[in-house]
Amino acid sequence: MSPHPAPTAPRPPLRVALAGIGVVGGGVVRLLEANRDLIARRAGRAIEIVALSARDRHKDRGIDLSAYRWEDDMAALVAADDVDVVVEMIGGADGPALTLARQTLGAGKALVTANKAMIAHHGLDLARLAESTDTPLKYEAAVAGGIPVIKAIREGASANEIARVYGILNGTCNYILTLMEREGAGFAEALAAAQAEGYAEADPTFDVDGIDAAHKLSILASLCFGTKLDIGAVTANGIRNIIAADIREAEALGHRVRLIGMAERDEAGLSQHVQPCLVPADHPLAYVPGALNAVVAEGNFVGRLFFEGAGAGAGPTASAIVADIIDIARDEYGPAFAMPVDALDQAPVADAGARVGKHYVRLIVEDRIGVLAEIATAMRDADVSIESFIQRGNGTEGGVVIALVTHEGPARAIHAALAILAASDHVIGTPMHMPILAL
Ligand SMILES: NC(=O)c1ccc[n+]([C@@H]2O[C@H](COP(=O)([O-])OP(=O)(O)OC[C@H]3O[C@@H](n4cnc5c(N)ncnc54)[C@H](O)[C@@H]3O)[C@@H](O)[C@H]2O)c1
Ligand SMILES: N[C@@H](CCO)C(=O)O
Ligand code: NA
Repeated sequence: MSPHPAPTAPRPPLRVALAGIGVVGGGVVRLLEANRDLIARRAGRAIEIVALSARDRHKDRGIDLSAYRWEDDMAALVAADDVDVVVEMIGGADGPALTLARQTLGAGKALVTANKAMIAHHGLDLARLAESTDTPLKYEAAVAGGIPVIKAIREGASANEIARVYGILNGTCNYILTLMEREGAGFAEALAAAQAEGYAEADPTFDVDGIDAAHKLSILASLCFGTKLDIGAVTANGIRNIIAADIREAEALGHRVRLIGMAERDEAGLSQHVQPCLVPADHPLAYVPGALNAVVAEGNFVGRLFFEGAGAGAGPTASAIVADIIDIARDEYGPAFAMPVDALDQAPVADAGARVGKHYVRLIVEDRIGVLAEIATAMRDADVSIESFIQRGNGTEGGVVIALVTHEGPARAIHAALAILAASDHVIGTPMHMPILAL
């Protein structure tokens, strides 16, 4: 086929059905209506919404949907002869989203999804199904929202071996951390504000416990390293235990707290971790505020790539979904994970305890004689060397805050020291630790 098809031969419209009309689905309707003509010119054909389906037809969504056919039963979207593409914006790894995805690909229709939980858990099976029916499976909106990072890695960086990918992958957590840092907001208040903006998952524990970022990281890792998706191998720690004192002490140490997902592949195997980290204040990731996301990918020829943009919200997520639809309209698609599923490797999981770095440790302790000696002894017994140490008298929960930074050492030594301290009668609550990013 000519790479420059004659503009005088318009193709029939691409007919799209939308399943799930919430924050993201509403954004897709608005975008397709607002940019209809431009999109048609770019795609080389019109893109038409022909049917919608969601749980509640009569909910007020603030948009006029009366022009579109409504199906109460989602399966009808797949069965309809006038639907070419099904866009899944329901959410959830299993349940109706997965049923719809399987039905769609099984019927040889294109699937676009924003659902990182489903792709992280079932992406390989869905990709196999898409291969068997030679159908597009696209999920740009699932990772880092509006940032076209899937496209950039699948296509723009596809010549490179990538050994490390990391970044800020959850808009809700970044929004909460930024509000805590800039306005002194409390955790619960900041989470409520993120939910009101439409950033959070239906169950926000997925956001704050790092699970949503883990879903996204596992997808990026597969794409970057050519490995089979392995969500079970990702460790996830969220931001629930971060208190105002951590933000303050991080700042005093010249750092900011960010939830970082990082995946690396080397001779030791594949490591995939989501955890709050101290990021040096002059690192580009420290400048990423609010619901923005950022992804860093290091390619062996291109060097360091840095992508930043809105990671959540109706408009940015719709932008990613509609870009996928336009690719389908242009017949531009390939294997979902950049190579056929059978060509992906199975990498061994690297030993997380062996990861070497400096750590920030924060404890709240009773203000009494011998407590500092107890901390120093625990560190010595676990073979952790202390680089700097701060005690603040303005305590929380009836204690004083101790913040310290360790010299470089393996994560397993920090865990051992914290286990000793957690058992102490003089330590209040759970000790907190965060690696210090040094890249
Ligand atoms: N909100 C964001 O910023 C964002 C960004 C990227 C990806 N996503 C993903 O997009 C998807 C949708 O997110 P959202 O924020 O729009 O959620 P939402 O809760 O606002 O909307 C979900 C929609 O799905 C429908 N739905 C839910 N369960 C259903 C069921 N059992 N049967 C039929 N319909 C059902 C609801 O009626 C609603 O219309 C999720 O996979 C989410 O992870 C969201
Ligand atoms: N809840 C997700 C939506 C985007 O995937 C976030 O806050 O990043
Ligand atoms: Na994206």
